[in-house]
Amino acid sequence: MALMGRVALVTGGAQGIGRAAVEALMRSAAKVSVVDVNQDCGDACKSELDAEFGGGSCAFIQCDVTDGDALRADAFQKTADMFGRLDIVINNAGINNEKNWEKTIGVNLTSVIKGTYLGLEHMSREYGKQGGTIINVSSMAAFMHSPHQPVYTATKHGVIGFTRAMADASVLGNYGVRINVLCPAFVDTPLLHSVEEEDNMGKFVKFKEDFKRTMDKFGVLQPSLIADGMMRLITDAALNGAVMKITCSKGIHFHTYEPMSA
Ligand SMILES: NC(=O)C1=CN([C@@H]2O[C@H](COP(=O)(O)OP(=O)(O)OC[C@H]3O[C@@H](n4cnc5c(N)ncnc54)[C@H](O)[C@@H]3O)[C@@H](O)[C@H]2O)C=CC1
Ligand SMILES: CCCCC/C=C\C=C\C(=O)C/C=C\C/C=C\CCCC(=O)O
Repeated sequence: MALMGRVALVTGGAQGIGRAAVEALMRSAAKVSVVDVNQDCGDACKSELDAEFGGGSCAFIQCDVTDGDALRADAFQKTADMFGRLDIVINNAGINNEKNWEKTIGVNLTSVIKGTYLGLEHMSREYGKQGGTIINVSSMAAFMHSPHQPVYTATKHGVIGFTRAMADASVLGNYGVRINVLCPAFVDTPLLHSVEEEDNMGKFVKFKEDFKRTMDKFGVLQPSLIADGMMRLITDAALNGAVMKITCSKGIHFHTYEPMSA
């Protein structure tokens, strides 16, 4: 489905899964704002995308998603001003840091909540806007409770709970915004190499051989498949509150929940 004239904002879009999503969106003719804390990586990403797709279809905005004021003014407002609207938000930026675990909560959970609320300010009918769609990136870690990454796991559980609650709020409030969550298994990106580093893993670094065995057991996905899943969440108008899982064994599929009984 062509997204001609649509505008997307992708946090953590300069590399890895976010970068693959940016490319998929641009191939579908969307205009994309790449929001990332890494200036060098963002500059390189913008040059490469301009060379491939021509100038004017993407912008790089250097922004730390944990800085709420910058996220509002430099990322969301500038994107809307530059491209005239906002239709798609992908809250993807994430880190793996068990040593500085409070930062992990800040990036992986608090900033996803802020990004969702800002997305609603720019897209929800509540604010007189035209509607849109939000994808929040969680992880299969939310289903594994892996001993190597307790705080990372907690943030990814939180992203699922928040997203499902907000998806229901969107229906109740007639926001016109679909809100879904994506849970990839291991993906071949720089983040995956962080498990080798004591600076990232803290005391859990001693489990790194066990982690590698887990990776060998479940396999490693390519970012392009995760971008395919995102495009499905963006284009399938029936999906709201969906929890999409992507694994080597089952590919793209959905988590199902038992209905609540009284
Ligand atoms: N790689 C994997 O195996 C999996 C990753 N995920 C999730 O996917 C998302 C993307 O991860 P990857 O692409 O693998 O990571 P990555 O490390 O390759 O890319 C993350 C991007 O986010 C940016 N970023 C980090 N902190 C930021 C901040 N404070 N403000 C703005 N940008 C920031 C980085 O500069 C980088 O460009 C994360 O939420 C991660 O938890 C989920 C499941 C598996
Ligand atoms: C286990 C330590 C990981 C350290 C952090 C690095 C990367 C994070 C990756 C993820 O978010 C994914 C984590 C776990 C889920 C992986 C695979 C589950 C596959 C289940 C299945 O195939 O059925």
